Parts: sequence; C-alpha cells; structure tokens
Amino acid sequence: MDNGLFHEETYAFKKKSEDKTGELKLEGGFSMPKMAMKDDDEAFLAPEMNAFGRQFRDYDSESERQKSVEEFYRLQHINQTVDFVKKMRAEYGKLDKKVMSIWECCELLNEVVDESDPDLDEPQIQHLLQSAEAIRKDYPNEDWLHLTALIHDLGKVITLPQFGGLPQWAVVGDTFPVGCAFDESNVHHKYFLENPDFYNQAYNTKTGIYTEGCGLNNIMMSWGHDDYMYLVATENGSTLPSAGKFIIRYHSFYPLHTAGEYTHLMNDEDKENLKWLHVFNKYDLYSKSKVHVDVEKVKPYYMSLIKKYFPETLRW
Ligand SMILES: O[C@H]1[C@H](O)[C@@H](O)[C@H](O)[C@@H](O)[C@H]1O
Ligand SMILES: [Fe+2]
Ligand SMILES: [Fe+2]
Repeated sequence: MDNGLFHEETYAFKKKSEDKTGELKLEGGFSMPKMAMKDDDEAFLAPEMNAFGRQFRDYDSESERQKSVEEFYRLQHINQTVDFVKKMRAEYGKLDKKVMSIWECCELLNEVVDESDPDLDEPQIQHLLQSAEAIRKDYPNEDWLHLTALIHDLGKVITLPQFGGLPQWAVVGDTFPVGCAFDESNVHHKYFLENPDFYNQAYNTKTGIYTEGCGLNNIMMSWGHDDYMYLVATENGSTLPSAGKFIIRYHSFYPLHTAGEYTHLMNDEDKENLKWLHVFNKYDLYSKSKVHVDVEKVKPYYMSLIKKYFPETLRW
C-alpha cells in the first residue's frame, strides 16, 4: 500500500535516542518510516528509567504498585471473553452517551485514573500532551501524528459514570485478540487459565475463529479504550489517515507491536500501518515523565489540528 505519507527506510532512530532506549526491537525485519532529521538538542530523548526510577513496563518487580497492576491483569484476563467483547461492541456502537468536542474529552480525561500503568501517575492530559509534543519534535511535518498522539487515550472516558462506568479491566491495560489462543507474550499470561474461553475448543487454537491473513479489522480485540476511540473516530467521520486510526486502535496491542506475535492475522495494509505504530509507541511509552507541558501554550496548535481532522462535536 502506498498511502503517500512517508518514505521508508530500515529501522533507524537517531543514534542518540536509539542508544538510550536500546529496547525497541523490531521482530520480523520491519522497516520504519523516515524521521525528519533535526539538531540533536531538539530531538526527543527517550529516558532509561521511568518516573519511579524503574525500567519501563516492569511488571514483575516487588512493589505495591506492581501488585495492584498484577491484580488488574488478573481481572482483565479472566473477564475479557468473546461474549463480553460482542456485548461491549453492541453497547458502545450506539454512541448515545454524550455529544462533545475532542478538547472537552481531553479535559474530562483528567478525572480518569489508570490502574494498569506502572509508569504513569500524572494527569492523563499531561500524558496526551507529553506524547504529542515529543512526537512533534521528531516528526514536525506529520501533523496527523501529533493529533493521533493527543487523542489516542481519550477512550478511557468509558470508565466515568456518565459513559457507562466500566471497570478498569474493561478500559485500560494491554490488549489481545479474543476468539483465538492467548499468546504467552501477554503480560501475566497465567491468569488466562481462569478465562472460560481458554477451554473452548473453537477459541483456543492459534487462529481460532479467524483465518490466516484475515486482517486485524476482522478480529475482535479485548474491549477497551483503543477500540472505543477507534469507533468514535470512524463513526464521526474523522479524516485522519488510516495509519492514525490504526495507531489509535492497536496502540495497546503490545503482544503484536512489541513482542511480534499474532502477525499471522495481519493483512498487507496492517503491515504498512504497523510501521507507524512502531514509531508512535516510542513516544507513547517513553515520554511519560514529571516534566509538565504548558497546556494553555500548546492548546491553539492542537485546536487547529482538531478542526482539520474532526467535526466540531462528536457522538460518544
Ligand atoms: O497501562 C497501559 C496504559 O493503560 C495505556 O494507555 C495502554 O495503551 C497500555 O497498553 C497499557 O498497558
Ligand atoms: Fe492507551
Ligand atoms: Fe498512552
């Protein structure tokens, strides 16, 4: 697919950030879209440690936070089933909860606490702006990517009472397909043994109810903020490019974009879009920090992007 969005090159972050993260391994020889080169001082520098002085995405260390994150994944893995996802898709497909703008939602998100995240305890609007500003530094010309970063976690509002008040396990955390075997790369995989689908023979083989290469659009992901926001964006006629919508929908799909599993379900368009998801993931994960972005200062820029790619109000 040629979506006219980027030039390809083999995986090549700028040396400075590449050395620092050392982590962004791309399985299967994926190539990456090209970054507009800037002075080193201006480039986004991925830190080695999170704000708590630990490795990013450390799900195993002994701490209070890790314990509550593990408890979160226990519940998520037990409860995300094919039946549950079907129910959620039908319920939230109605988009009858509220009519509001993208920016209103950004502000609402500040009331949301994410219990699945070992790296973040800042207000969510800071996470949105930190990731958007970081990616903007390295990809100044891809305005759609800045906006994608700004809105990628807005779906978390479904945990608020006026949006159905879903439990955390139905909103946040890494995502995975249901209807086929749960891959071992899922964090805290052991809790899937308590999921009824684990024992269903239609659902527990490698391809399950799907076919090889069927395309991610044809599979059901565990329900959460990714799929919900994708729904909101598409149903309200957002003109974001396909790669932007793909990022929103699969940014929590770590078993695919970081572990390189479940690739047998992808089609060619998914493979193209995955390149941009790899780019995005670096900024989503490593921009989480204590350094706050001045909301009022950057707001006009993001308002102009919202205007470009979204209607004034949306159905949620
Ligand atoms: O804890 C995090 C957080 O909730 C993110 O928003 C989500 O995208 C991640 O995949 C998840 O693991
Ligand atoms: Fe997210
Ligand atoms: Fe995020």
